[in-house]
Amino acid sequence: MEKRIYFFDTTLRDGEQTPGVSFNLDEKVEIALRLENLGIDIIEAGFANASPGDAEAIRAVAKAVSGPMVVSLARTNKDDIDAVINTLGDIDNTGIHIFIATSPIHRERKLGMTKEQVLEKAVESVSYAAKHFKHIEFSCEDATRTELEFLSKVAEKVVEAGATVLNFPDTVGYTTPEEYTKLFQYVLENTKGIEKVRLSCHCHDDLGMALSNSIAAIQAGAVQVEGCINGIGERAGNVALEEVAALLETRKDYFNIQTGIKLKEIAKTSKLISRLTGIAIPPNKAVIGGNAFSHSSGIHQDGVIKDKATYEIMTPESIGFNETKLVLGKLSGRNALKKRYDELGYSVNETQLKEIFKKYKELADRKKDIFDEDIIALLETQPKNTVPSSFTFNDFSLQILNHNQYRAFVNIIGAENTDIEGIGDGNGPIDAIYKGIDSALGLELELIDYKINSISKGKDSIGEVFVKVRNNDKMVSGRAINVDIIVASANAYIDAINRLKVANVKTLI
Ligand SMILES: CC(=O)SCCNC(=O)CCNC(=O)[C@H](O)C(C)(C)COP(=O)(O)OP(=O)(O)OC[C@H]1O[C@@H](n2cnc3c(N)ncnc32)[C@H](O)[C@@H]1OP(=O)(O)O
Ligand SMILES: CC(C)C(=O)C(=O)O
Repeated sequence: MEKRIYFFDTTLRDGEQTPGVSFNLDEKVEIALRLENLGIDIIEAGFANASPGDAEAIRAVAKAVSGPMVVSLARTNKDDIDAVINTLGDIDNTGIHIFIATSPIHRERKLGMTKEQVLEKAVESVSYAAKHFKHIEFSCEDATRTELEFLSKVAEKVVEAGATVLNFPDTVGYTTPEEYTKLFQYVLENTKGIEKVRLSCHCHDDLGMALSNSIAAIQAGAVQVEGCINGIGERAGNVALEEVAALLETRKDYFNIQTGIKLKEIAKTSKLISRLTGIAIPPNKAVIGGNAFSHSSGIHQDGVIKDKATYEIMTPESIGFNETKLVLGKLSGRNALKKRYDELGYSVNETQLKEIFKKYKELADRKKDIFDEDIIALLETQPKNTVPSSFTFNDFSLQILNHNQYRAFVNIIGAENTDIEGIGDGNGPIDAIYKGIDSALGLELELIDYKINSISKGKDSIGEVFVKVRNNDKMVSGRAINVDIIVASANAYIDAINRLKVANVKTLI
């Protein structure tokens, strides 16, 4: 039979323990409403006794949402519990989450308590809270470093006292799936009354094990999973709830587990948390990262073009993202390039594609990001759009003579592959190169206009150079693109010369 798992979101409590993160009342309400849309079952809205402002925000959250239950955290002391009673006691569908650490290190070094004192505090506080709340979650903080026998004893006594949910947190992200499984199995087998309560897991990600450990707990008997959106939380954070939800849905064939989560709401929720915390989502983050549905290598892109399922185990749309992205780069292949041209509305035939693809690879070797403008520029400088070239700019070197004075050595390939050399001195590199080209070809052209644009974005953007030159009474334009603006400038000049030749063949040959 399909098992139902409850999602307990602590973005507003443990998530707020992320260094540098603090939510105000309006932000907590905005997040809570989003969590409600996501289908979260229980929202831990804060720690009522932490500050009057937090108590006010928790109350506002409880009043704002109607679906999820809202709880507040409390230590095992009367002040903390009273703060929760005052904050939530008169609002329906609310509860309390009480905790005390049970492990030897925490008992001895932090609390300065014996096992008996910890047990007494736990029972006393749950009994007191039970007079005010029907829903009482009790957490044995640092459960995974606690003696199993003692853990089971605390669990049994708090259930007797009125706890309705028992949580065994891996507070410091220390456990392993096998150990965590054994913990759940042990308490299930050795704790009287445990069948009456809901078991919960709460995993931190100090060793990157939060997801594996949460899943192990679910398989071992936990029916509630606690975590935060985007995996925020104290230190390395909590398990990312969107990962748990996406995993259980994507591998329903394996887990056969049902949740109330609407996966389509994940993208929106994750973006909101990122915006309000100021914590950017790493591009390679599972499920929500910018690259989670991007494909960059030719073989993968080809597979995805043919059938997305070759490289996508869930669709971007199912998580609330727009679409699969094929990112053009150095490792892309012809099929992805052709698809992008199709999407941009350019029809490119096989011969053109073959020619453009060579240039594309050369460009991609020199440039990190390839933008649409880049590939459009590659297409638009194809031979069909330009004059047949007689001269090709081949190579150059530059010498700095002194301040602002340059000498250019240029090499041009002429008809029948002849090498033509020229030297020019100028006030800048381009002036020198243009004079070098003039000297190589025996010309003295007048440069009427020179313009340079950046075709796309970034420091390594392609430069697009336009020139206008005059030879006697003939005026022509030239254009060229290149990531190296000196090369683009030289090619634009040569392009103009080639057009001049078309216009006035005799004068130039
Ligand atoms: C595992 C977790 O994530 S637990 C949640 C952690 N979250 C937070 O701490 C955020 C909110 N906390 C706060 O605003 C403050 O720490 C407060 C208001 C709760 C307490 O502040 P203070 O009274 O100044 O105490 P302080 O934080 O310095 O120390 C914590 C005290 O609580 C005690 N304590 C810790 N856990 C518990 C517990 N579960 N039950 C009872 N006492 C506890 C500590 O032993 C320490 O007691 P001491 O002052 O006698 O040494
Ligand atoms: C209060 C408990 C559940 C906690 O946050 C932890 O142990 O990490």
